[in-house]
Formats: sequence, C-alpha cells, structure tokens
Amino acid sequence: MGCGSSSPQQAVPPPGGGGATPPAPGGGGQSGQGGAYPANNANASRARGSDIAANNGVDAELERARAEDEGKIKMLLLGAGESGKSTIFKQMRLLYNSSERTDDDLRMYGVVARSNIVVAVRKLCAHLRNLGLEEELDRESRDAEGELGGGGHSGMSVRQAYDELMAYLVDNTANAAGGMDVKCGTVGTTSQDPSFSIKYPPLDDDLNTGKKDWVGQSPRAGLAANNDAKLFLAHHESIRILWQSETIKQVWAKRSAVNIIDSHKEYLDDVSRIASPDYKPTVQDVLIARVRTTQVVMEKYRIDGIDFEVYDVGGQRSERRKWIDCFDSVTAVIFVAALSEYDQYLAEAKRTNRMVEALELFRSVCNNRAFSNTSIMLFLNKKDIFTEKIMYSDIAAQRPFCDYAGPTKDFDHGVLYFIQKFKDCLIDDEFNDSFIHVTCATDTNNMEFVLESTRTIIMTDNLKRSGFLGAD
Ligand SMILES: Nc1nc2c(ncn2[C@@H]2O[C@H](COP(=O)(O)OP(=O)(O)OP(=O)(O)O)[C@@H](O)[C@H]2O)c(=O)[nH]1
Ligand SMILES: [Mg+2]
Repeated sequence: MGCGSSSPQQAVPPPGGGGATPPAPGGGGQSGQGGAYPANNANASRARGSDIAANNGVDAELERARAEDEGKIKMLLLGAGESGKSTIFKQMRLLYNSSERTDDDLRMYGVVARSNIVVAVRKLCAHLRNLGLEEELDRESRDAEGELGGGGHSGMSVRQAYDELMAYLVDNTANAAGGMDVKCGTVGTTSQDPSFSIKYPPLDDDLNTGKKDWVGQSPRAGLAANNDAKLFLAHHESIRILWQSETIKQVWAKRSAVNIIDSHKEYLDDVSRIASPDYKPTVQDVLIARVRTTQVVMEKYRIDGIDFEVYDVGGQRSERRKWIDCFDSVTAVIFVAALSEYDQYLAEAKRTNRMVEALELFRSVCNNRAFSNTSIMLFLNKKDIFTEKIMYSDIAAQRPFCDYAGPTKDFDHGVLYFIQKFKDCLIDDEFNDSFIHVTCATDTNNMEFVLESTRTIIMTDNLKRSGFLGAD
C-alpha cells in the first residue's frame, strides 16, 4: 500500500500495463459508413488539412512535454526496508504540499497507529516470556500490592495485564467471542486473583462511553491492521498498565533481537490518547506510522518554478524488482540507510545484518549504469536511535564491524566509521561529503533543513551535468 493519497500522489503502473488506451465507446476513428476513405476530392483535401493540423497539434504537445521533461527533476528514494524512505516522502509532502490530509487518510493512519501498537506489544510480550522475565512481573505485582497495604489492588496488576495480552494478542488461547464477558488471567501462573472482566466493545464504539469512534475502520489499511486496531481498543488498558512496568523496560532495552520499531515508543507512551473515541492522528502520529511500501508511489511538486517528481519504493528484498520501472532519466537518488541498524537483522532474512545489506545495496545502486549521470545523495538516517543505541550496543561487538577501532559510546567516531564504509563501496572516489547527510526523518525541523540543502545541491549538480555550470 502506498502511504497517503493526496491528489498529486499516484501509484506508478508497471511498464507495459495500461499503456494502450482502450477504444472509445461507439467505434472511434472510422466513419462507420462503409469505408475509411472520403467520398470526393474536396472532402479528401479537407481531411488532409485537418490531419496536418492535428499532427501539428500532437507535435506541439510532444515538444511541450519534452521541454517540460527536460526541466523536470526526477528523484528516487532508494534503500533497504525500514530505513525511513516513506517517512522522508511524508516529510516532503509536509514541506512542499500545503493541502491537508483528508479524513479518509487520517482514518487509515489511525487504524495503522493502533495496529502498530498491537504489533509492538505482541513482540514485547513474547520476548518477555522468552527472556524468562515472568517471575519479575509477579514480583512487581506483589510489591505493588504490598505498597497498597495488602488490602486488595486498585484495578489490574501488571501480571494480569500481561496474561490478558498473552491470551488475546500472542497465544490466542482466550475465548474471545465478540460481545461476551471474558475472564482474564487464564494463561500461565498468576499470583493475583483475576477477579475482573472486560467486555469486547461493539465495533467502533468506545468501551466506557459508548461514543462513536472517529477512526473506526479503514478498508485502505487492510484486514490485518483493522483486526489489530480492534484488539487494541479491547485491550488498551492492559497495554497501558504493562507498558508502565519496570519489567517491560528491561524487555524494551533488549528489543533489537525482535525487531520492534523504535519510534513506536511514542505511541506506547500515549496509549490513552490513541484509544480515545475522539482520536484523530496528529502530524507526528502520521510520520511515525509504519506501513510497508509495496508499490512504487510518485508525488509531484512545483518548487520555485521547477517541477519535481519524487518516487518512493518498497525496500524489502521482494520489492526491489519493481525499482527498475522508474530507473529511466533519473536526476537524483536519495539513498537512505538507517545508522541505528548495525546490530539488527533483516525482517525478511533473519541472518543478514541490516547495515551489511544496506552497504551492498548502496554499492549496487552507485555502480548501476542507469545512474551514471545521476546525483547520488546518502542519508544516514535514524541518528536519534543511533545516539541512544551506541550507549549500550558496542559497534565493534558486531561481527561485520569488528574492525571499528574508535572509542565506544562515541557518536562522531561511529558516524565517521560508517560514512567510510559507504564510501568504500564506490569504484571511483568522487563522492562529495556535501552529498551525505546524517538525518532524523521523524524530526520535521531537521528534515526541512536537510531537504532544502539537498534540493539546492541536486539543482546545482544537475546544471553542472547538463553543462550550464562549469564543473569544479
Ligand atoms: N526514531 C526514528 N524513527 C524513524 C526514523 N526514520 C524512520 N523511522 C521510523 O521507522 C519506521 C520505518 O520507516 P519507513 O519510512 O516506513 O521505512 P521505509 O524505508 O519506507 O520501509 P519500506 O517501505 O519497507 O521500504 C517508521 O515507523 C518510521 O516512523 C528516524 O530517523 N528516527
Ligand atoms: Mg516505505
């Protein structure tokens, strides 16, 4: 699915598909009266005249399209899955397209945000169990009860919350018939009496208020996301309680093993707002929503009198065969790689280090003949997560990067090391440092600065390549 659907954004059709225009209803070109040729000479010359005029019109149109194409800047966002391409694409829309997102769009992102939370919680709960931390939860629950003076508990304990989520989100062992009362704490060993029950809300209605849920369902988000969004509404209180526990913090610190999207911490910190029936996604919610791109999407902008066509593609391995469809006459490629992924593995190939994959991909893009006359920019993204991660995950401890000789926990040395790794992928060493940016795609201020300077560099480089400006 492409993200968003503002009017200028289009899914790009595959080549050869849909090229020929179907015949117009009612026959089209020929007269339909027993012959293609006109009945007399006068008619013939009138017809020739109109043919010439029509041809002239077509020629003029082609010429105009060619001139327009020549002035146009075509930009591709390339990179491996989850590197941040679509997030940058969304930032461009914020910067260069003043139209608001439609309610339909926002509803889709609302469903996506809620389902993103469920996906993260599912992974966290399963990981908690694999790490053998259930007893920690029990201890936490007992301590909390002790603090309340032993006289019962105010609502659900963290262990009960966990058990409910395991039963409904992970193991599907709960009897979840819609609308009926369900007991919680039926899975695993609970140290608390699971004496409360929850109700599945009727579709689109808030559990407590019965108010119509603004987000509701969105066919554009897909069945799985809609189902997860529904689960979110039924279990958001347990999610909120579990997320506040100390035990889940330990699991969060070890999340790279299970590929949880780091930016979804922002959603988890704000579960009650996202569960509210009035919930309408904010600009930031839309930015951090994760939807895997599965078709090439294009958006057009006119900036300072110049036309830009920007293409966003899916980065996972299975999506890359579609890239070639948009490799023609490319002015600039923005190659996006996530700096923070040096200790993570691909979602689609669990043994491949993500940074190694990004480096290989960068090598093949830079050395692709289709881009011999194209400016290639490198965005080393997710610098915010990198900053945090180097504090506990040593670069040199990762087998592919054991040659890292810089100090641990050092942002600058770490970034320079990876920049050199990307530069080493090039056959010639023409790569100009001004073509490299260290970015945080979810930060609009940072992206505004980076995208504006990228635009200037691309336009200058384009003029140089077409001979309008002298080369350095
Ligand atoms: N914290 C943080 N999160 C980011 C950053 N860039 C992207 N993300 C998050 O990472 C997730 C993946 O980003 P996407 O933009 O969907 O990645 P993509 O490259 O388009 O992935 P594919 O469509 O699979 O190729 C999203 O949930 C983003 O919110 C960043 O700089 N910092
Ligand atoms: Mg994408």
